[in-house]
Amino acid sequence: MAPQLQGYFNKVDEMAEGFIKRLSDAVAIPSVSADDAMRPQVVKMAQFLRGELEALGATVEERHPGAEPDRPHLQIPPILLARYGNDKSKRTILVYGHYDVQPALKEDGWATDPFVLSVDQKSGKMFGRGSTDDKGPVLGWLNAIEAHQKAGIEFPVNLLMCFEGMEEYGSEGLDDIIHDEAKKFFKDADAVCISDNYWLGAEKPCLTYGLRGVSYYQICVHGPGQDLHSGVYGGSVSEPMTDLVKLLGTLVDNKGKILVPGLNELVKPVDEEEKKLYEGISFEMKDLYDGIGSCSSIYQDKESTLMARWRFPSLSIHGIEGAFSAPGAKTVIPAKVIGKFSVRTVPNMEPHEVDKVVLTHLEYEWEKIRTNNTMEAKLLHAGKWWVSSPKHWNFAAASKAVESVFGCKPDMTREGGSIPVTLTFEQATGKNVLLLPMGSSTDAAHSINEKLDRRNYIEGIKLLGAYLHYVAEEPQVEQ
Ligand SMILES: C[C@H](N)C(=O)N[C@@H](Cc1c[nH]cn1)C(=O)O
Ligand SMILES: [Zn+2]
Ligand SMILES: [Zn+2]
Repeated sequence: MAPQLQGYFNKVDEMAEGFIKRLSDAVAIPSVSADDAMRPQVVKMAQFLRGELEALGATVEERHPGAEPDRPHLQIPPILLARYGNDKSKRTILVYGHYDVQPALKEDGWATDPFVLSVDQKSGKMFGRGSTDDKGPVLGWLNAIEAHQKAGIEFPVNLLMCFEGMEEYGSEGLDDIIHDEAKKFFKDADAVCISDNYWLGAEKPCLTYGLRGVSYYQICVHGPGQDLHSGVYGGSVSEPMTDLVKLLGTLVDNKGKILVPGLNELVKPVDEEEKKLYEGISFEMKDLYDGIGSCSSIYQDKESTLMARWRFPSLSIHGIEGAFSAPGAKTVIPAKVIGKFSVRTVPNMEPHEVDKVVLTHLEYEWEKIRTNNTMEAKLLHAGKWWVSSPKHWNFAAASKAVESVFGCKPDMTREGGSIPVTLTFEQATGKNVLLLPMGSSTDAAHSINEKLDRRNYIEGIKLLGAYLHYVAEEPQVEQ
């Protein structure tokens, strides 16, 4: 290992408490993009990030895509475009991350306040919304810059950064900006790196070369002009909730089998060679059980589990807006309910074909219900799946970085989640995109008690910095 890398690692260890304080300041800003009322906090988070970047000597520009199409009363929060270094003799790496987070309420079952970073000194677990998704990794890039400065080690590349505040709400506005900036702000980029997913287990790092896409829908069912007393009106009116539950029940069975005709036919068939690939991946069912906090898996073997997560589509029902959900026994008939579900998509599912079969199915099943209520189904947002080749110097550099920080070769993984802009970056810049996760499978991203382990954060900062050093050394040939 180059001596300067060891100097960098030592400095990261020395500065660890300061880096945790920076994460704690970021988690304290509840930048929930899905919540209208929280929009000023999302903007505050952008300002926080901009301030930190400028204090490190980066130049920062903002892009303002305007109003949200679905919620025109809300302005899309600023997309931050930053540059650190402008040395023509160095490689330029473009990194992306998001500063918005999923919603979180203490009442959802969090053990601690979701917007206070709560560090358990014994286990090293750092609980807080956004700790792993994606504030920890975003700050990882800033921390890497600062540790180089404090160690007096030259930064090995020029770094371009693109940080958005709408990823958890479909990355509204970002695709157009990426295409607009491909030949402008991003023009020097030699490769792209995104740190916004998770290791397959809790011990071994991975590099990720594929993602599922996502098509997210809502079904609105309404009838009565207002909520009704179920004792007075129950049995004499068509109830929207009953219709909605019936319709949602036609989508998927409890073994994960998608019941929408035509959807599974859009999936690229798996060949024998591909099947073998899954046998070689170091993953145990225990990794899954640790991640979900129970043994309630549909499959009992590793291959079927990984294929269900990465290689096949899934359909999940997320919630019902307008449903009675508080404690107690309110005897209400909700007048209007909105069901939310999404389909995780895989090669070769085209989003418009998915929409066609899903919306046709809903109309067909609705007719069969024969009700007096009204139903409207629509797509809320869609992002396409992405699969690339890990045979590129970008991946080779990241693999060396994993070896130097963790002393092992990384797993090569795909990911069941979605980062729709990954494909946009690849297509708009024409450059290789690498996913280099910081967090582990046990981090409970999107769930209650989301956390990032201190080890993953601090070693992750070393990993991001080491990756940039190896990127600078990799030969120019594109493989
Ligand atoms: C993998 C990434 N960290 C993530 O959580 N992505 C989200 C993207 C999304 C799509 N609709 C709303 N958010 C995900 O996979 O759910
Ligand atoms: Zn994320
Ligand atoms: Zn997320």
